[in-house]
Amino acid sequence: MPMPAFTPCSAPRRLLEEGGYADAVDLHDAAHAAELERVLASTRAPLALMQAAGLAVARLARAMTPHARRVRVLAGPGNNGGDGFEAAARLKADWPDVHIDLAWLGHPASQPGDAAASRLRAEAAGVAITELDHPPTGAADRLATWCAELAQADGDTLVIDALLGRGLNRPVSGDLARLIDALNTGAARVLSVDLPSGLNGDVGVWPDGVDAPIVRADTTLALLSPSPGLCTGMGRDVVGELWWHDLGTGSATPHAVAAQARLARGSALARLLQPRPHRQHKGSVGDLWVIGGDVAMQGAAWLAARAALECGAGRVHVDLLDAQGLGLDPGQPELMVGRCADRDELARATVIAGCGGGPAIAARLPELLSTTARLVLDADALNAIARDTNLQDRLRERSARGQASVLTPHPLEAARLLGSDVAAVQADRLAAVRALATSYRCTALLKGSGTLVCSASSGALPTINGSGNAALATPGSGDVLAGVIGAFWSQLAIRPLVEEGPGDDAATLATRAAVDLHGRVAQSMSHRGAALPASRLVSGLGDWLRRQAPPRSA
Ligand SMILES: NC(=O)C1=CN([C@@H]2O[C@H](COP(=O)(O)OP(=O)(O)OC[C@H]3O[C@@H](n4cnc5c(N)ncnc54)[C@H](OP(=O)(O)O)[C@@H]3O)[C@@H](O)[C@H]2O)[C@@H](O)CC1
Ligand SMILES: [K+]
Repeated sequence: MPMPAFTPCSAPRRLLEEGGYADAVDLHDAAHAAELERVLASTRAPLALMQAAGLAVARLARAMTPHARRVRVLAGPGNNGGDGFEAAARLKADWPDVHIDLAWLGHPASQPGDAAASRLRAEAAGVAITELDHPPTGAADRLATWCAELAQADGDTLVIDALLGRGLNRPVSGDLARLIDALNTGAARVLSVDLPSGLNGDVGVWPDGVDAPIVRADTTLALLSPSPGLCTGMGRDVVGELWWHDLGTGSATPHAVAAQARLARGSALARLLQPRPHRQHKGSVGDLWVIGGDVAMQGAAWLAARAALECGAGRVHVDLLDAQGLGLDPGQPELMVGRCADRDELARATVIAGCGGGPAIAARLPELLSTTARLVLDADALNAIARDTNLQDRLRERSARGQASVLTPHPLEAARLLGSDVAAVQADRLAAVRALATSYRCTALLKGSGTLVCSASSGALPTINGSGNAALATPGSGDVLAGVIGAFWSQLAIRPLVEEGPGDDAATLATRAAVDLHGRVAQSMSHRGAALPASRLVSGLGDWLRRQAPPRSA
């Protein structure tokens, strides 16, 4: 497998920012980040990385709250705490007019060497350190005082959360839980170091599924390489503004440590937004069929078809499964309605199957799976496949014939396809999307906070979508997404873009771009994530696309 590139940065970068088009960023889980750290530390002076981390945290703290009167650092038992000691020492030296103190929840006997050295540096710099764990005498009172003060803190206080980072290995409880609860109760601004303490950075949920406290940060500064869990699962709800600093490792960072995921930041969408050729006509972007809309569920098919039309598909046809269905969408007369019975036409077209498909879609799947070159499987098509091993085999056989498939499940549909349950899927979304892509030999998308896209052909390295908000948590929004995927894929099939690397096959590129667009439009129409009816999202898509100038960097 080719090694993924590591994009360097010597100043912090804001991730998950609205708008803009940038390259994806590699994400490493705790085990691989530790490996990266080992490789880098072997070529550097002792403490160099921790000091760089402390400096980066201190600088962001000052930028975040230039008028703060008080900075309080919460340092934990390990190296995350070490970053906190370094930041405190740096702030004490550089920010003399601000009151800085630190509470340490750790024990000298078990503190790692780097962190212990940083603690001594903070002491030498004159940082007031309160030990909450050691010595035991009076520790409970000291903890109670800090908790009470944190719970009452106002916005003039900045708290640097350096309690736990990637070393979290069990749910938070006891004294740590009390500190985090107090912090979350108060009104202090919070800057989390590397991760909001209590969040499992590998998967973005609680460790062991136990509902334990997690710091709710205003800003999180990811260090060295961001964790996947910052961007999916619960991550998006606790990180606040997400920043990343590579600690100056830049181009020296070896490509020896493979990433576990990538955070998409617009490069796929940028490639779809290039100006359309002047000579374009409706036939030059292919035919698209939406097959779905069973009894009482026609709306889903219409939504997908309308979205496809708004996103530049050529001729859009709707094959309604409800025999009594309307022969026309009166709000969108451009759509053509009819039964697609011609195998050659199906083979040439891009087909979206399953939106509002009900039980009737199952009977259509054998032909679609054997005939179509480009097939987006959504909703009830996925449920039908999950129920039928024969359909599963037919789906797997497609890739050997050069027929590409995109699966678009939400977590429940994914669980059915994987023979598991929603809790298991959500407990490790990255593993679930990888399993879908590899098991069904397709491009798989897993909906939810931090939607994931993964392709069997790209070495099963998932990308996490950076755009979107809770406005998309409405009925029909998935049908709209299926329509956008189909429209982009149809255009790529006719006017292919040069493949630049793994994951650049047309199905995956179209899917990544579609998820990104879907999210950006929701953000532009509903800043706080207030619910957005899917039909309004459809018109927003076209409005957004027509307003865009071609992106400057792709
Ligand atoms: N070294 C370097 O050069 C660099 C390091 N960096 C920084 O290091 C961080 C990783 O450091 P780390 O591996 O020491 O892990 P960390 O998150 O501090 O926690 C480990 C400690 O927590 C404890 N513990 C775990 N779970 C717990 C729980 N639920 N409740 C209570 N305790 C719990 C665990 O205890 P134990 O399991 O042994 O009882 C252990 O003592 C990384 O996130 C980044 O900030 C970067 O700046 C880059 C340069
Ligand atoms: K932290």
